[in-house]
Amino acid sequence: MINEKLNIGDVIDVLIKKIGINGEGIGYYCKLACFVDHALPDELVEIEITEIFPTRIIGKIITIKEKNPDRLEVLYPDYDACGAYNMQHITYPKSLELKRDILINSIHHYVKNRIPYAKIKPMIGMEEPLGYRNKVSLPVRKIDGKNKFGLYAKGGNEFIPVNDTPVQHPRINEIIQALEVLLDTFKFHAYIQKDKSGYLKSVVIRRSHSTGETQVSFLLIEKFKDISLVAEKLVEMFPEIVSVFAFYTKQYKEQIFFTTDYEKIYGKATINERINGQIFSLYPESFFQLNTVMADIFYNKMRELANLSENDVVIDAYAGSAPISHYIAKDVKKVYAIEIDQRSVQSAILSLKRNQIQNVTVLQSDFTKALKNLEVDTIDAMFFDPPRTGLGYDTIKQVLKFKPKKIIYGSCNPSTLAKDLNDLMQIYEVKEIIPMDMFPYTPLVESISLLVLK
Ligand SMILES: C[S@@+](CC[C@H](N)C(=O)[O-])C[C@H]1O[C@@H](n2cnc3c(N)ncnc32)[C@H](O)[C@@H]1O
Repeated sequence: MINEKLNIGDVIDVLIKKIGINGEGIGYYCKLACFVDHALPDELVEIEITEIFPTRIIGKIITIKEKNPDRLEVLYPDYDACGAYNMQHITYPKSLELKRDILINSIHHYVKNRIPYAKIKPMIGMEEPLGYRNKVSLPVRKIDGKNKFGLYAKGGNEFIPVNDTPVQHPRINEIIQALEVLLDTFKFHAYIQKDKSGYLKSVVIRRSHSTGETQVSFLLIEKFKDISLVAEKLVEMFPEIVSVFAFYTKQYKEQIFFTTDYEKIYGKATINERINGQIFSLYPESFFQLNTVMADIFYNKMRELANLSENDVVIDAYAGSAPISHYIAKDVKKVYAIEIDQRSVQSAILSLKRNQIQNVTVLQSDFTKALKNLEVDTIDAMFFDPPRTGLGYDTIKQVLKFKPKKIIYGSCNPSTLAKDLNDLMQIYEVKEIIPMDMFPYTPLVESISLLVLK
């Protein structure tokens, strides 16, 4: 066993062959897989071994002996460390190629019946791939007597102050920076568990891409009236903030952002996002895609691939605020939008009403349970857009009972997509897979697969 001859701290040379699911480079040392953060395919890197497992080793780069021509200098190492912007070391066009490779590698790994690579289309990228994030969720810490927003380093507890990530909308960055100063001014500091002092755990800021309306949500350890003073001042500085909430928690350790104990402390309960000419009314907790520009492309592509007919009855599963239902409602007879989260369901119902859409029924339920209880004989098409965990076999078993003619599967995780496709391919043929860059400069890969009943 070659790994028995290796030790942590050893220095070896590795030629990087491909990219892994987290954007790391993967090469081989005497047939043993080596995972190296920030190494790119075709690079020869000298690495120090940091971890050894039975079938793989992990290493960190000491020197890059042969560079990939598309490598860029890392301008923001802090963001890189916390995964907020961790593909900044590659030119954007090359990152699109590599992210398609991540999808191909996952499919190659998990799908037994081959999907010809020609069916996996080139990745659709963004024209302006920075400043795309319409929402940020940041914990706050007191560092050297000052409040700092930030993120935790990948796989650890180290807190890295971050208040101007280039992938966030610039106006959100301005709000975060102003808030840090205001919190200091009002002596309203971050909760410190050690001495049980302070109040604030985190903040979530969501900004509508189309209207600019902005919503700020504070998560506090307990009710504290001074948060209204901070909010008042913030709204004065940023008039686009039209909705402010305070959420309360006693869960000191958990990384959460919302709870069921909350109050609205300023303005409206929802902000409006306009997409495809339709208004979505979003509560702080409602799900909405982080990248509004790409979301529009995503939903239009789903609709185009589905090629629906006016008598079709379809399911929009994992519906969130039901944008997919909105995009397809006019093409079909009936849509069932199924979503588990109460606030997203409220947003869906409110938005459908505002947009005068009447042929969509929203069901608040776990999707698998909803399928078991649904009293409908024929479903012509199903749209899936699950969380990163994918569908799983229990859900697929229920789907297979309905045998919809078409499945349009939006995925944000190539690994779970590949496992689900492998199961669905018992009775479905994969017609095409379109990757798209919903999260530029991160290794996350969004895609749409079209499956047709064999
Ligand atoms: C990736 S989001 C997609 C939402 C929507 N399609 C969109 O594009 O905005 C996944 C959604 O699935 C919901 N969800 C998670 N688990 C679920 C389940 N078991 N059944 C139904 N919905 C679920 C989440 O609350 C979330 O709104």
